[in-house]
Amino acid sequence: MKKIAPSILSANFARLQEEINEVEQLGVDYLHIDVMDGHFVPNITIGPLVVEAIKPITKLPLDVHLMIENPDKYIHTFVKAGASIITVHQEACTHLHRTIQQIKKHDVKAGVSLNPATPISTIQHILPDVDLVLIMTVNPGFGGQTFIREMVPKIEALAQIRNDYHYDFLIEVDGGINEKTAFTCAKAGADILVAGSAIFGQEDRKHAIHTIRQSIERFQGE
Ligand SMILES: O=C(CO)[C@H](O)[C@H](O)COP(=O)(O)O
Ligand SMILES: [Co+2]
Repeated sequence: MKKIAPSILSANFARLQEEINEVEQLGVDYLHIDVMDGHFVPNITIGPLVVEAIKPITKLPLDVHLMIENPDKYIHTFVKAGASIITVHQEACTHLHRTIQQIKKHDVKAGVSLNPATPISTIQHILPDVDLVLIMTVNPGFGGQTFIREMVPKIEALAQIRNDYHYDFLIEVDGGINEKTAFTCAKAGADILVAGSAIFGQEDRKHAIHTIRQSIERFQGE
């Protein structure tokens, strides 16, 4: 089953509760939360206090995407704040295996993310340990960027490895996802489609979610 994860990065932060309630009622699957520290990426966004505030107002699993240096230092804080999935960047972790184990010690799913320039081979040896691999389809840091087409064979290659080795991690894609690129990524093997500007950036969220859902549903069940 392919899943949709709206990124609140493009939501109206002054009315975050209404924004979240709206997409939840429209039947999305996760809430994607982009945490940026101004060091690993140039932008500064959301911290654990916001995650903690969101937790009681939604039943959606909170998919926390940590674009921060030293993520180990903050795992416990984001677990306490209510994260359901914690994804760290390979590029931000000197001891990635240890970081993944640290996340898994808590009752949350562990994800690892790759920047567009980072090859899959860098996470080859931790693939049996992760619940999710997030392929960045833009350079992380900002919403509303253009999908990098060269990431499609990367998604295909990862899906092939998962198949060959019978791994069970989910493949998530993030950046520049709209109804067209969602279709391409779903076809390439992605399970979770993150969309910020294509959902929260649109006035008609019902239509936005419906068109993305329609474009990926032909791959449902595969
Ligand atoms: O991680 C991210 C950026 O680093 C965001 O999740 C992503 O960019 C979503 O925004 P959009 O769908 O507008 O590209
Ligand atoms: Co993200």
